[in-house]
Amino acid sequence: MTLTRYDLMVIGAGAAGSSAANEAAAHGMRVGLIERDKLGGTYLNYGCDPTKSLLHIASIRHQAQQAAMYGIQIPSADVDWPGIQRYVQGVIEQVRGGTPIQTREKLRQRGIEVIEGEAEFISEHEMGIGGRLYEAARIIITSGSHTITPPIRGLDHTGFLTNVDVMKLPQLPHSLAIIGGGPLGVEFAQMFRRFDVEVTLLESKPTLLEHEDSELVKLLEQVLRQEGVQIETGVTLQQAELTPQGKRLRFQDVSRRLRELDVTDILLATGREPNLAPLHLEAADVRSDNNRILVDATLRTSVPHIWAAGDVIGGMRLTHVASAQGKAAARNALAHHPQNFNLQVVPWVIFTDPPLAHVGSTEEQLRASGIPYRVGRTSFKENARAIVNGRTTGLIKLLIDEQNQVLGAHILGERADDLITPIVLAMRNNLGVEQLASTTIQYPTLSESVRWASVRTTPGKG
Ligand SMILES: Cc1cc2nc3c(=O)[nH]c(=O)nc-3n(C[C@H](O)[C@H](O)[C@H](O)COP(=O)(O)OP(=O)(O)OC[C@H]3O[C@@H](n4cnc5c(N)ncnc54)[C@H](O)[C@@H]3O)c2cc1C
Ligand SMILES: NC(=O)c1ccc[n+]([C@@H]2O[C@H](COP(=O)([O-])OP(=O)(O)OC[C@H]3O[C@@H](n4cnc5c(N)ncnc54)[C@H](O)[C@@H]3O)[C@@H](O)[C@H]2O)c1
Repeated sequence: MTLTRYDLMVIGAGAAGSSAANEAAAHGMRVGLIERDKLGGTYLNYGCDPTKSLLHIASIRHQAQQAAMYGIQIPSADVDWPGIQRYVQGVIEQVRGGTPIQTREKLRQRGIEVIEGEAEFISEHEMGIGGRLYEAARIIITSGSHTITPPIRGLDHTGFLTNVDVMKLPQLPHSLAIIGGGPLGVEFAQMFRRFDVEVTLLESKPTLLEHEDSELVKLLEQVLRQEGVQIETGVTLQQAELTPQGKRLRFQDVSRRLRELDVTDILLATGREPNLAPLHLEAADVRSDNNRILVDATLRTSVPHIWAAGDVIGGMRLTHVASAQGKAAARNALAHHPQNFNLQVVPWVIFTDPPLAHVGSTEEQLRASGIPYRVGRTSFKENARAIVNGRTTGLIKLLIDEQNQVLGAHILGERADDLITPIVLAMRNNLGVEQLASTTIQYPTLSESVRWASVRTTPGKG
């Protein structure tokens, strides 16, 4: 077998792997980037960009259906699923083309060689890929994650969809059971409902989106219910079976009643687990548990020259976190003195309409830790621009400590995904709420709400 040598090899070309490879190449390393599927991994092909495109299209349709309230008559706003899919694929290709690190040719120009195939460790420094042998001085594992299949009797037999299947669905299902009420389940529920699919969202915990501010989750839940999403929390799924028309789920509901749900299809949004199986980590002595590859604070695995980053190490499974970790892992792999990876202020967004954005602690977390706080809050009903736009659903909550620093911010409302940014900046740079409150903001904009929330504060519920 011929042997090809690299200074550094990266396993997986998603957000973490692309940014690791790019960083190492920028330091003059000869880099091999291994990918078994598509460059760009989950976020580009099956995650962020396609789902946000679908949600955007769904919101255009929703606005068209609401247009009469603005005095505009749109008689029909029919869904053309193949047309929608073409748009989404167009977005993926445009983002791929616009990103410097997601085409083979652009990567080659940067000194990164793409190796197509599935990597498997042969030893601590060697990997087999498609019958060829490769050796690297340093290795970074960025193999990402996939959907967890929950242990529900019969589910293997009935079959189910995941986020990957949604991107190539030949037609919309008539009805859909979505299992899992985390970010993915909630986003898909609204999107499919807005394309006329009968959606039931089934969550085992007592609430949807358990990591979010509970007051805002209740508001968002109301929006989803008003749009016709059936929501069942506190359920225990027991069995899945095939019926002549489709699929049947048997579950115990929150009041322990046994129920049946007949649907055309089932979509899993039950969380993610790391892609470990084909890597054969034992051959390199890389330690892992069920949920992640184990790394220290510098992202080094149990083997000194092997590092890991992104979804495969667990924690916050987000694209911006994966990219930052990939870059840090590459820097540390090349450094004499690796630095701890430290992301102190990480915002995230549930991209529903309206979106729900979050940074820092929730009230529940502050109360549990006994940290005193004040709450600055304002409703979008008080904001002139939200009224102009006819989109007043939502609330901003700022959680502030005794030194006037922001401990957390939670926004449900139009453009919450962007409105959170100045607060992230304030938190990252230790700006107090006085600075937010004393800044003159252009009228009429949604941003004024952030200033209002920083002006009017009341003590938090201790
Ligand atoms: C539906 C959905 C929507 C999401 N929306 C958002 C969002 O809006 N915002 C956000 O921040 N995050 C979002 N996420 C999360 C985000 O997509 C992930 O956190 C991010 O893509 C993780 O990047 P990664 O590089 O760690 O892994 P991945 O992107 O999964 O990349 C890993 C790559 O490794 C390859 N691979 C695996 N094993 C091997 C092997 N043995 N050999 C060769 N190649 C291998 C895989 O094919 C894959 O391409 C979403 C996720 C999903 C599923
Ligand atoms: N907008 C975003 O940033 C965004 C969007 C989608 C996904 N993501 C990321 O992708 C990852 C996956 O998202 P997710 O929502 O799938 O995972 P998650 O782990 O956040 O949520 C999964 C949900 O499924 C529920 N669940 C699991 N098994 C169940 C069962 N048998 N019956 C009923 N409910 C069950 C869990 O209780 C949980 O609430 C997350 O880490 C998330 O950060 C991010």
